[in-house]
Amino acid sequence: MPWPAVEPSQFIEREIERRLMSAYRSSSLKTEAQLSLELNLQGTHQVGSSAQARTSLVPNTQPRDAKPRLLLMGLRRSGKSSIASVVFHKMPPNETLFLESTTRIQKDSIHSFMDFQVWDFPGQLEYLEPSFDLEDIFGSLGALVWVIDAQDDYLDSVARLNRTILTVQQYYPGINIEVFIHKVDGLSDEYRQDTFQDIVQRISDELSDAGYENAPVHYYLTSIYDYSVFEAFSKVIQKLIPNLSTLENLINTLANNCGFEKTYLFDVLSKIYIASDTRPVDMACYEMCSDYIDVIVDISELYSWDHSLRKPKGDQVQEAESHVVLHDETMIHLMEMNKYLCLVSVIRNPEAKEKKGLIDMNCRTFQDALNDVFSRSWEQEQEERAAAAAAATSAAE
Ligand SMILES: Nc1nc2c(ncn2[C@@H]2O[C@H](COP(=O)(O)OP(=O)(O)OP(=O)(O)O)[C@@H](O)[C@H]2O)c(=O)[nH]1
Repeated sequence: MPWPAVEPSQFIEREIERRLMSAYRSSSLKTEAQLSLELNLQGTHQVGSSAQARTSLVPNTQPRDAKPRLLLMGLRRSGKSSIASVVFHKMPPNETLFLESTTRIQKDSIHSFMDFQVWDFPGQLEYLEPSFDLEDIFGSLGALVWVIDAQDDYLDSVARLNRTILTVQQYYPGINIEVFIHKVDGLSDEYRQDTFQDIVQRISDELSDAGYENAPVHYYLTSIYDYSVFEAFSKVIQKLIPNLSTLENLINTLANNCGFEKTYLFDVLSKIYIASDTRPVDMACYEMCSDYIDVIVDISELYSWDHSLRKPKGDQVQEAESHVVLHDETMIHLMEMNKYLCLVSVIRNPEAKEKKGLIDMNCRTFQDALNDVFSRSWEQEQEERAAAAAAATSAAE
């Protein structure tokens, strides 16, 4: 079924407005589940650099303290801090105009479905000099994200990246090198493609001259003013998830059996998708799913305040669940999987609304499988902390 002829964002806006109005009218909207999503969002603001902000859901195969590290590198003013702030701290893109130049390495611990660190390097730092310990910087398995300002002269940046790759490859051949050709919002489509080709060509020529034919370098066109930087970060993070193929298989099975057009497993905090079915990613669809998370979180916030007249109508499900049917009968279906992740699917089948119960049931089955894949360590930790706090309180009494 074709998409509506309007821009997806405008369309979503109108739809959001309509849904919000009807949400206001409905008194049954406040569920425990929605509150739980709302708490997730509040956690975002706290998460920042606070290492204690959250406990974490750690994939089974990784020891608790093995935190993959993402290194954000590039020349000065290329946009590294802006990317980190927009993706991980929900900073509105316009506010990055006021960011000051980074003077020392900014280390940020992100606690979500998987713990990882983001290190933002000052552009002027000469980390390849002997005074720096390469092991300290590149020693932890992760990715090097090199940010190139595509609106500026990029030859220096490319040359420095090549030097970095050649050094890093000698000692850490396993490290993923991700090149963000950034600030492409200011470039025409044609110029954007030319810049992309030119940068890729320059880097691969130099690497093959140095004997590295298949260095693991990946390229992305990014901007903080659209979803491209989230999409790129999704791809970067996915490479660090040990269970990715299992997750993809599970999502494929669910999507095929339920006739979903596209399904994403989102990290609610950052709105990075950590896995999806293996059909090609459609940006409009991704944007719509991502926006829908905002709608649900916003609605949850509206109804999260205690109100004496509000009473739960019967048993509440643990996790948030919501769907919306758009005017072209496309359904967006969202189900919270655990405190960090939610599953958002696009269903273009007019019969979907009659089979909502079946869809929910299949998503719950997927949820069980997902929680088998990931350990429930964050819940255990929470329980342990609550027990310790209770013990401390009773000892004090
Ligand atoms: N047009 C456009 N501007 C961007 C984008 N990303 C960042 N900027 C702007 O680029 C400028 C520099 O951004 P920063 O994030 O401070 O750059 P940085 O790489 O951290 O700089 P140093 O800390 O000096 O190394 C800011 O004015 C941002 O608003 C983008 O995607 N598009």
